[in-house]
Amino acid sequence: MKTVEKRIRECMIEGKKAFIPYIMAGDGGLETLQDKLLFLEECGATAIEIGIPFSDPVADGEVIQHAGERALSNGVTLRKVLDKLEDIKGEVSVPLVIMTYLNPILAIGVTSYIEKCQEIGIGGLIIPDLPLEENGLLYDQLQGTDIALIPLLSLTSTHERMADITASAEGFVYAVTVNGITGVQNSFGGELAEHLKCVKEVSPVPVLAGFGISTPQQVEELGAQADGVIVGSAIVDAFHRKDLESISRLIKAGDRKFKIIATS
Ligand SMILES: O=P(O)(O)OC[C@@H](O)[C@@H](O)c1c[nH]c2ccccc12
Repeated sequence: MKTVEKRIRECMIEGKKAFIPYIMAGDGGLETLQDKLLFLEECGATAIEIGIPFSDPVADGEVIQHAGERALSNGVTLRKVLDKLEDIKGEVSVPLVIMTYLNPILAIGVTSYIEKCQEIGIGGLIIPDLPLEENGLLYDQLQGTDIALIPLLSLTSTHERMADITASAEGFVYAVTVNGITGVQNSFGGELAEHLKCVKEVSPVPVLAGFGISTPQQVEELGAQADGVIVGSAIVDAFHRKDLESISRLIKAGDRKFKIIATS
């Protein structure tokens, strides 16, 4: 079992929900990356998703797009983020997951990307524009490493597709909670609870819900329906506003233990 999955399962055993915050690497300057990672680790993040800025971020909503533009205007690239992570790898102990579109990986070359991730000790990869049918591009080379290839699963996936995607999933399954792009959401569709229940039933790895989760209440609500949550826009926005208090509050909302109801 890869480390990311192990960490999530440790949370589950303690009766807690996993919480994975997303940050945009290089927003506010790459020199802030280490402090952000250490802060999130201290708040109790189970793992941290690090986004790489990209010029055509098709799944990103406004908040993340703007963060990406700020990072790009700081000259941040995938290679620079990897070099930075290499420098600070001894400082952070929470597993790191890199989320990037495929193009920057192809520009570096799949093999050297994976080698570099291994040197850094990266725990997982999320590649939103890599369909299941193409994941052989990385999947075989990742076997025997501690890097999990984490798939996204959309709300519209058929049962059959759900089974195929979860069967080869590593680390966890990223269950996307909305039909749309990242960003704050006021409420979720009525079919979501049933969908997450189905995914959990078929998935051999933990299921984390992400997209549109931005308040402690939503962390609890969605956390109750999955094994944990991923929060992006709300964290990116709070870092931008330097509102560390609300980040800590969000992460701690995932900490709530199940109430054990005694049955007679
Ligand atoms: O921002 P939200 O709605 O909280 O969603 C998480 C999301 O930002 C993060 O996981 C992410 C950012 N960009 C993505 C692209 C695809 C999938 C996931 C992502």
